[in-house]
Amino acid sequence: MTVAVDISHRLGAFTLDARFESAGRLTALFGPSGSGKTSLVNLIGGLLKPDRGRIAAEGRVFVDTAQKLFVPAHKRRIGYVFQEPRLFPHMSVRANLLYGRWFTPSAERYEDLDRVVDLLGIRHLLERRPSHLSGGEKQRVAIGRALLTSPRLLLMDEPLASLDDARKAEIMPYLERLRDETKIPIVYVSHSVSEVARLASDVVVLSHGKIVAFGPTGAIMQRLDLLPKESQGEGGTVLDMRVAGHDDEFEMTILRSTAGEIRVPRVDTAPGSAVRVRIRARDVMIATELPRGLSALNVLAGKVASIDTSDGATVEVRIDCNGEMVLSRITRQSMNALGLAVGLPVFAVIKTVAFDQENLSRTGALHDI
Ligand SMILES: Nc1ncnc2c1ncn2[C@@H]1O[C@H](COP(=O)(O)OP(=O)(O)OP(=O)(O)O)[C@@H](O)[C@H]1O
Repeated sequence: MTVAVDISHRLGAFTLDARFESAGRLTALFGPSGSGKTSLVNLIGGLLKPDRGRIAAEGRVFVDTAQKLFVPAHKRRIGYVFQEPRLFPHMSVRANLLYGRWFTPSAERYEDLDRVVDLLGIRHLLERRPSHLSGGEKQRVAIGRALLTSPRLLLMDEPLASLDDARKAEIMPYLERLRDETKIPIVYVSHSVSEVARLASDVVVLSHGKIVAFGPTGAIMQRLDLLPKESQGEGGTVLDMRVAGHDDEFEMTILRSTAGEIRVPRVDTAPGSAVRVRIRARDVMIATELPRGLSALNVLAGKVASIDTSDGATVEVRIDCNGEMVLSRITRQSMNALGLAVGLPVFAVIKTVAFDQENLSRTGALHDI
Protein backbone atom coordinates (compact mmCIF):
# COMPACT_ATOMS: atom_id res chain seq x y z
CA MET A 1 0.00 0.00 0.00
CA THR A 2 1.79 3.11 -1.07
CA VAL A 3 0.88 6.56 -2.19
CA ALA A 4 3.76 8.31 -3.95
CA VAL A 5 3.61 11.99 -4.83
CA ASP A 6 6.29 14.19 -6.36
CA ILE A 7 4.75 17.25 -7.98
CA SER A 8 4.98 20.99 -8.54
CA HIS A 9 1.95 23.01 -9.47
CA ARG A 10 1.19 26.69 -9.71
CA LEU A 11 -2.20 28.21 -8.91
CA GLY A 12 -2.05 31.96 -9.49
CA ALA A 13 0.45 33.34 -6.99
CA PHE A 14 0.51 30.07 -5.04
CA THR A 15 2.97 27.27 -5.77
CA LEU A 16 2.59 23.77 -4.42
CA ASP A 17 5.73 21.63 -4.19
CA ALA A 18 5.11 18.26 -2.62
CA ARG A 19 7.11 15.08 -2.43
CA PHE A 20 6.32 12.14 -0.16
CA GLU A 21 5.83 8.41 -0.30
CA SER A 22 3.59 6.87 2.34
CA ALA A 23 3.02 3.20 3.04
CA GLY A 24 0.59 3.98 5.83
CA ARG A 25 -3.05 2.99 6.02
CA LEU A 26 -4.18 6.56 6.60
CA THR A 27 -1.98 9.44 5.56
CA ALA A 28 -3.11 12.78 6.93
CA LEU A 29 -2.50 16.02 5.05
CA PHE A 30 -2.26 18.47 7.88
CA GLY A 31 -1.73 22.21 7.79
CA PRO A 32 -3.37 25.58 8.23
CA SER A 33 -5.96 27.07 5.90
CA GLY A 34 -4.44 27.93 2.54
CA SER A 35 -1.42 25.62 2.94
CA GLY A 36 -2.41 23.58 -0.11
CA LYS A 37 -4.15 20.49 1.31
CA THR A 38 -7.18 20.58 -0.96
CA SER A 39 -5.06 21.40 -4.00
CA LEU A 40 -2.93 18.34 -3.26
CA VAL A 41 -6.00 16.14 -2.88
CA ASN A 42 -7.36 17.49 -6.18
CA LEU A 43 -4.07 16.68 -7.89
CA ILE A 44 -4.17 13.12 -6.54
CA GLY A 45 -7.82 12.77 -7.52
CA GLY A 46 -7.24 14.05 -11.03
CA LEU A 47 -9.34 17.22 -10.71
CA LEU A 48 -6.12 19.17 -11.33
CA LYS A 49 -3.25 18.30 -13.65
CA PRO A 50 0.19 19.12 -12.19
CA ASP A 51 2.63 21.32 -14.10
CA ARG A 52 5.33 18.78 -13.31
CA GLY A 53 5.64 15.46 -11.58
CA ARG A 54 4.35 12.03 -10.87
CA ILE A 55 1.59 10.57 -8.72
CA ALA A 56 1.10 6.85 -8.14
CA ALA A 57 -0.94 4.75 -5.75
CA GLU A 58 -0.90 1.03 -5.22
CA GLY A 59 1.71 0.75 -7.97
CA ARG A 60 -0.51 2.45 -10.55
CA VAL A 61 0.73 5.64 -12.09
CA PHE A 62 -1.99 8.30 -12.37
CA VAL A 63 0.17 11.11 -13.67
CA ASP A 64 3.70 11.29 -15.00
CA THR A 65 4.38 14.52 -16.84
CA ALA A 66 7.77 13.25 -18.08
CA GLN A 67 5.93 10.42 -19.85
CA LYS A 68 3.04 12.71 -20.86
CA LEU A 69 0.76 10.38 -18.91
CA PHE A 70 -2.44 11.66 -17.34
CA VAL A 71 -5.18 9.27 -16.27
CA PRO A 72 -8.45 11.24 -16.08
CA ALA A 73 -10.26 11.38 -12.75
CA HIS A 74 -13.06 8.97 -13.70
CA LYS A 75 -10.54 6.30 -14.73
CA ARG A 76 -8.51 6.45 -11.51
CA ARG A 77 -11.10 4.63 -9.38
CA ILE A 78 -10.56 6.95 -6.46
CA GLY A 79 -13.28 7.37 -3.84
CA TYR A 80 -13.90 10.95 -2.72
CA VAL A 81 -15.52 12.06 0.53
CA PHE A 82 -15.99 15.80 0.98
CA GLN A 83 -16.83 18.00 3.92
CA GLU A 84 -20.47 18.06 2.75
CA PRO A 85 -21.98 14.62 2.08
CA ARG A 86 -23.46 15.62 -1.34
CA LEU A 87 -26.08 12.86 -1.40
CA PHE A 88 -28.88 12.78 -3.98
CA PRO A 89 -31.91 14.11 -2.08
CA HIS A 90 -34.53 12.32 -4.19
CA MET A 91 -32.95 8.90 -3.76
CA SER A 92 -33.09 6.51 -0.80
CA VAL A 93 -29.94 5.74 1.16
CA ARG A 94 -29.81 2.35 -0.60
CA ALA A 95 -30.00 3.97 -4.05
CA ASN A 96 -27.39 6.56 -3.04
CA LEU A 97 -25.07 3.79 -1.88
CA LEU A 98 -25.48 1.74 -5.03
CA TYR A 99 -25.10 4.71 -7.35
CA GLY A 100 -21.31 4.78 -7.43
CA ARG A 101 -21.11 1.06 -8.02
CA TRP A 102 -22.14 1.28 -11.65
CA PHE A 103 -19.03 3.18 -12.61
CA THR A 104 -16.82 0.23 -11.70
CA PRO A 105 -16.57 -2.73 -14.08
CA SER A 106 -18.12 -5.77 -12.39
CA ALA A 107 -14.87 -7.76 -12.51
CA GLU A 108 -13.19 -5.07 -10.41
CA ARG A 109 -15.86 -4.69 -7.76
CA TYR A 110 -14.57 -6.01 -4.48
CA GLU A 111 -16.99 -4.31 -2.08
CA ASP A 112 -20.57 -5.36 -1.62
CA LEU A 113 -23.53 -3.60 -0.10
CA ASP A 114 -23.89 -5.90 2.89
CA ARG A 115 -20.32 -5.55 4.02
CA VAL A 116 -20.27 -1.77 3.66
CA VAL A 117 -23.62 -1.37 5.41
CA ASP A 118 -22.38 -3.43 8.36
CA LEU A 119 -19.00 -1.70 8.49
CA LEU A 120 -20.66 1.71 8.76
CA GLY A 121 -23.66 0.65 10.86
CA ILE A 122 -26.25 2.06 8.44
CA ARG A 123 -28.53 -0.93 7.78
CA HIS A 124 -31.46 0.69 9.61
CA LEU A 125 -31.19 3.75 7.34
CA LEU A 126 -31.36 2.02 3.95
CA GLU A 127 -34.91 3.01 3.00
CA ARG A 128 -34.73 6.61 4.27
CA ARG A 129 -34.18 9.75 2.23
CA PRO A 130 -31.12 11.90 3.08
CA SER A 131 -33.35 14.67 4.49
CA HIS A 132 -34.29 12.25 7.30
CA LEU A 133 -30.71 11.62 8.39
CA SER A 134 -28.49 13.40 10.92
CA GLY A 135 -25.28 15.05 9.70
CA GLY A 136 -23.19 12.14 11.01
CA GLU A 137 -25.46 9.56 9.36
CA LYS A 138 -25.31 11.41 6.04
CA GLN A 139 -21.55 11.40 6.18
CA ARG A 140 -21.49 7.65 6.91
CA VAL A 141 -23.66 7.12 3.83
CA ALA A 142 -21.33 9.31 1.75
CA ILE A 143 -18.38 7.18 2.91
CA GLY A 144 -20.35 4.03 2.04
CA ARG A 145 -21.08 5.34 -1.43
CA ALA A 146 -17.38 6.03 -2.00
CA LEU A 147 -16.48 2.54 -0.73
CA LEU A 148 -18.97 0.84 -3.02
CA THR A 149 -17.11 2.12 -6.04
CA SER A 150 -14.41 -0.39 -4.88
CA PRO A 151 -11.79 2.36 -5.01
CA ARG A 152 -8.05 1.90 -5.19
CA LEU A 153 -7.61 4.90 -2.95
CA LEU A 154 -9.92 6.93 -0.75
CA LEU A 155 -9.55 10.71 -0.54
CA MET A 156 -11.28 12.35 2.40
CA ASP A 157 -11.24 16.15 2.48
CA GLU A 158 -12.15 17.33 6.00
CA PRO A 159 -15.00 14.81 6.29
CA LEU A 160 -15.80 15.82 9.87
CA ALA A 161 -15.40 19.58 9.55
CA SER A 162 -19.10 20.38 9.24
CA LEU A 163 -20.14 18.15 12.17
CA ASP A 164 -20.51 19.13 15.82
CA ASP A 165 -18.40 17.40 18.48
CA ALA A 166 -21.06 14.81 19.34
CA ARG A 167 -21.43 13.76 15.67
CA LYS A 168 -17.66 13.70 15.25
CA ALA A 169 -17.37 11.36 18.23
CA GLU A 170 -20.10 9.16 16.74
CA ILE A 171 -18.37 8.80 13.38
CA MET A 172 -14.78 8.35 14.62
CA PRO A 173 -15.06 4.61 15.39
CA TYR A 174 -16.34 4.03 11.86
CA LEU A 175 -13.36 5.85 10.39
CA GLU A 176 -11.11 3.64 12.52
CA ARG A 177 -12.84 0.53 11.22
CA LEU A 178 -12.52 1.83 7.68
CA ARG A 179 -8.79 2.29 8.22
CA ASP A 180 -8.30 -1.08 9.94
CA GLU A 181 -10.70 -3.38 8.10
CA THR A 182 -10.47 -2.34 4.48
CA LYS A 183 -7.31 -2.58 2.45
CA ILE A 184 -7.85 0.81 0.85
CA PRO A 185 -5.18 3.43 1.49
CA ILE A 186 -6.73 6.65 2.72
CA VAL A 187 -5.48 10.21 2.23
CA TYR A 188 -7.22 12.35 4.81
CA VAL A 189 -7.22 16.15 4.96
CA SER A 190 -7.58 17.74 8.36
CA HIS A 191 -6.44 20.69 10.39
CA SER A 192 -7.52 19.10 13.67
CA VAL A 193 -4.71 17.80 15.87
CA SER A 194 -6.99 15.43 17.75
CA GLU A 195 -8.35 13.89 14.54
CA VAL A 196 -4.89 13.40 13.10
CA ALA A 197 -3.48 12.02 16.36
CA ARG A 198 -6.29 9.52 16.56
CA LEU A 199 -6.62 8.39 12.96
CA ALA A 200 -3.40 8.85 11.04
CA SER A 201 -0.63 6.34 10.56
CA ASP A 202 1.50 8.99 8.84
CA VAL A 203 1.30 12.74 8.59
CA VAL A 204 2.31 15.15 5.83
CA VAL A 205 2.59 18.65 7.29
CA LEU A 206 2.02 21.42 4.75
CA SER A 207 2.79 25.10 5.09
CA HIS A 208 2.58 27.68 2.28
CA GLY A 209 2.53 24.97 -0.37
CA LYS A 210 5.59 23.10 0.93
CA ILE A 211 5.95 19.92 2.96
CA VAL A 212 7.63 20.98 6.19
CA ALA A 213 7.56 17.53 7.79
CA PHE A 214 6.51 13.98 6.97
CA GLY A 215 6.62 10.94 9.19
CA PRO A 216 4.77 8.57 11.49
CA THR A 217 2.07 10.22 13.58
CA GLY A 218 3.92 9.65 16.87
CA ALA A 219 7.00 11.54 15.67
CA ILE A 220 5.02 14.42 14.17
CA MET A 221 2.77 14.94 17.20
CA GLN A 222 5.84 15.49 19.37
CA ARG A 223 6.93 18.39 17.18
CA LEU A 224 4.86 21.05 18.92
CA ASP A 225 6.54 23.65 16.71
CA LEU A 226 4.67 22.16 13.73
CA LEU A 227 1.29 22.64 15.32
CA PRO A 228 -0.64 25.89 15.06
CA LYS A 229 -0.19 28.10 18.16
CA GLU A 230 -3.77 27.59 19.30
CA SER A 231 -3.41 23.77 19.10
CA GLN A 232 -0.02 23.38 20.73
CA GLY A 233 -1.70 22.34 23.97
CA GLU A 234 -3.12 19.40 22.00
CA GLY A 235 0.28 18.07 20.97
CA GLY A 236 2.27 15.45 22.76
CA THR A 237 2.79 11.74 22.69
CA VAL A 238 1.00 9.11 20.66
CA LEU A 239 1.73 5.62 21.97
CA ASP A 240 0.56 2.51 20.15
CA MET A 241 0.07 0.02 22.99
CA ARG A 242 -1.48 -3.41 23.59
CA VAL A 243 -4.12 -4.46 26.08
CA ALA A 244 -2.34 -6.50 28.77
CA GLY A 245 -5.53 -7.18 30.74
CA HIS A 246 -8.55 -5.69 32.47
CA ASP A 247 -9.07 -4.84 36.11
CA ASP A 248 -12.76 -5.61 36.62
CA GLU A 249 -12.91 -4.34 40.19
CA PHE A 250 -11.91 -0.80 39.23
CA GLU A 251 -13.12 -0.94 35.62
CA MET A 252 -9.68 -0.18 34.29
CA THR A 253 -7.68 -1.56 31.38
CA ILE A 254 -3.95 -2.20 31.61
CA LEU A 255 -2.01 -1.19 28.50
CA ARG A 256 1.57 -2.11 27.76
CA SER A 257 4.27 -1.06 25.32
CA THR A 258 8.05 -0.93 25.56
CA ALA A 259 7.62 2.40 27.41
CA GLY A 260 5.99 0.51 30.27
CA GLU A 261 2.52 -0.10 31.63
CA ILE A 262 -0.33 2.32 32.13
CA ARG A 263 -3.86 2.00 33.47
CA VAL A 264 -6.72 3.73 31.71
CA PRO A 265 -10.52 3.72 32.06
CA ARG A 266 -11.84 0.45 30.66
CA VAL A 267 -11.51 -0.06 26.91
CA ASP A 268 -13.80 -2.86 25.76
CA THR A 269 -11.42 -4.86 23.68
CA ALA A 270 -9.72 -8.22 24.12
CA PRO A 271 -6.27 -8.67 25.66
CA GLY A 272 -3.64 -8.40 22.94
CA SER A 273 -5.58 -5.81 20.90
CA ALA A 274 -3.92 -2.60 19.86
CA VAL A 275 -4.95 0.68 21.47
CA ARG A 276 -3.60 4.09 20.61
CA VAL A 277 -3.16 6.50 23.48
CA ARG A 278 -2.69 10.22 23.09
CA ILE A 279 -1.05 11.98 26.00
CA ARG A 280 -0.93 15.77 25.78
CA ALA A 281 2.45 17.18 26.76
CA ARG A 282 0.75 19.44 29.30
CA ASP A 283 -0.73 16.36 31.05
CA VAL A 284 2.69 14.89 31.82
CA MET A 285 4.47 15.94 35.02
CA ILE A 286 8.07 15.07 35.84
CA ALA A 287 9.46 13.65 39.07
CA THR A 288 13.09 12.91 39.87
CA GLU A 289 12.08 10.23 42.38
CA LEU A 290 9.39 7.57 42.19
CA PRO A 291 6.35 9.48 43.46
CA ARG A 292 4.42 8.17 46.47
CA GLY A 293 1.09 9.25 47.83
CA LEU A 294 -0.09 10.58 44.48
CA SER A 295 -3.47 10.10 42.81
CA ALA A 296 -1.95 9.68 39.34
CA LEU A 297 -1.83 5.99 38.48
CA ASN A 298 0.58 6.16 35.64
CA VAL A 299 4.26 6.58 36.09
CA LEU A 300 6.76 5.71 33.35
CA ALA A 301 10.45 5.54 34.12
CA GLY A 302 12.91 7.10 31.69
CA LYS A 303 15.76 9.49 31.11
CA VAL A 304 15.71 13.07 29.90
CA ALA A 305 16.54 12.91 26.17
CA SER A 306 16.29 16.61 25.32
CA ILE A 307 15.07 19.92 26.69
CA ASP A 308 13.72 22.67 24.47
CA THR A 309 13.84 26.02 26.22
CA SER A 310 13.00 28.19 23.23
CA ASP A 311 9.51 29.11 24.41
CA GLY A 312 9.83 31.55 27.35
CA ALA A 313 8.01 30.41 30.48
CA THR A 314 7.50 26.78 29.51
CA VAL A 315 9.93 24.12 28.38
CA GLU A 316 9.44 20.90 26.46
CA VAL A 317 11.17 17.87 27.90
CA ARG A 318 11.48 14.67 25.89
CA ILE A 319 11.76 11.63 28.12
CA ASP A 320 13.18 8.45 26.67
CA CYS A 321 11.12 5.65 28.23
CA ASN A 322 12.93 2.56 27.09
CA GLY A 323 13.13 3.74 23.48
CA GLU A 324 9.72 5.42 23.29
CA MET A 325 9.68 9.19 23.67
CA VAL A 326 7.19 10.84 26.02
CA LEU A 327 6.86 14.60 25.80
CA SER A 328 6.23 16.80 28.81
CA ARG A 329 5.58 20.52 28.95
CA ILE A 330 6.43 22.09 32.29
CA THR A 331 7.41 25.54 33.48
CA ARG A 332 10.98 26.70 33.23
CA GLN A 333 10.77 27.29 36.98
CA SER A 334 9.96 23.60 37.63
CA MET A 335 12.79 22.57 35.33
CA ASN A 336 15.24 24.59 37.39
CA ALA A 337 13.81 23.42 40.71
CA LEU A 338 14.20 19.78 39.62
CA GLY A 339 17.66 20.37 38.18
CA LEU A 340 16.68 18.67 34.92
CA ALA A 341 19.48 17.91 32.49
CA VAL A 342 19.92 15.58 29.55
CA GLY A 343 20.62 12.05 30.75
CA LEU A 344 19.01 12.49 34.18
CA PRO A 345 16.81 9.53 35.22
CA VAL A 346 13.24 10.78 35.77
CA PHE A 347 9.65 9.58 36.02
CA ALA A 348 6.92 10.78 33.67
CA VAL A 349 3.76 11.12 35.73
CA ILE A 350 0.65 11.15 33.57
CA LYS A 351 -2.44 12.82 34.94
CA THR A 352 -5.38 10.42 34.87
CA VAL A 353 -7.52 13.10 33.26
CA ALA A 354 -5.38 12.59 30.17
CA PHE A 355 -7.24 9.38 29.43
CA ASP A 356 -10.72 10.49 28.48
CA GLN A 357 -12.27 8.47 25.69
CA GLU A 358 -11.27 11.00 23.05
CA ASN A 359 -7.66 10.06 23.67
CA LEU A 360 -8.04 6.29 23.56
CA SER A 361 -8.75 4.50 20.33
CA ARG A 362 -8.56 0.99 19.02
CA THR A 363 -6.25 0.39 16.12
CA GLY A 364 -5.33 -2.39 13.80
CA ALA A 365 -2.01 -2.63 11.98
CA LEU A 366 -1.31 0.87 10.73
CA HIS A 367 1.29 -0.17 8.18
CA ASP A 368 1.61 -3.21 6.03
CA ILE A 369 4.71 -5.18 6.75
N1 LIG B 1 -7.57 28.16 -8.99
C1 LIG B 1 -6.81 28.88 -8.18
N2 LIG B 1 -6.22 30.02 -8.61
C2 LIG B 1 -5.43 30.75 -7.81
N3 LIG B 1 -5.15 30.42 -6.54
C3 LIG B 1 -5.69 29.28 -6.04
C4 LIG B 1 -6.55 28.47 -6.83
N4 LIG B 1 -6.96 27.42 -6.07
C5 LIG B 1 -6.38 27.57 -4.86
N5 LIG B 1 -5.63 28.69 -4.83
C6 LIG B 1 -4.83 29.19 -3.70
O1 LIG B 1 -3.97 28.14 -3.32
C7 LIG B 1 -3.77 28.16 -1.90
C8 LIG B 1 -4.02 26.78 -1.32
O2 LIG B 1 -5.42 26.49 -1.34
P1 LIG B 1 -6.00 25.13 -0.79
O3 LIG B 1 -7.49 25.17 -0.93
O4 LIG B 1 -5.30 24.00 -1.43
O5 LIG B 1 -5.58 25.20 0.74
P2 LIG B 1 -6.09 24.32 1.98
O6 LIG B 1 -4.88 23.99 2.77
O7 LIG B 1 -6.91 23.18 1.49
O8 LIG B 1 -6.99 25.36 2.76
P3 LIG B 1 -8.36 25.11 3.60
O9 LIG B 1 -7.97 24.37 4.84
O10 LIG B 1 -8.82 26.51 3.90
O11 LIG B 1 -9.29 24.35 2.72
C9 LIG B 1 -4.66 29.25 -1.36
O12 LIG B 1 -3.87 30.39 -1.15
C10 LIG B 1 -5.65 29.49 -2.48
O13 LIG B 1 -6.11 30.80 -2.47
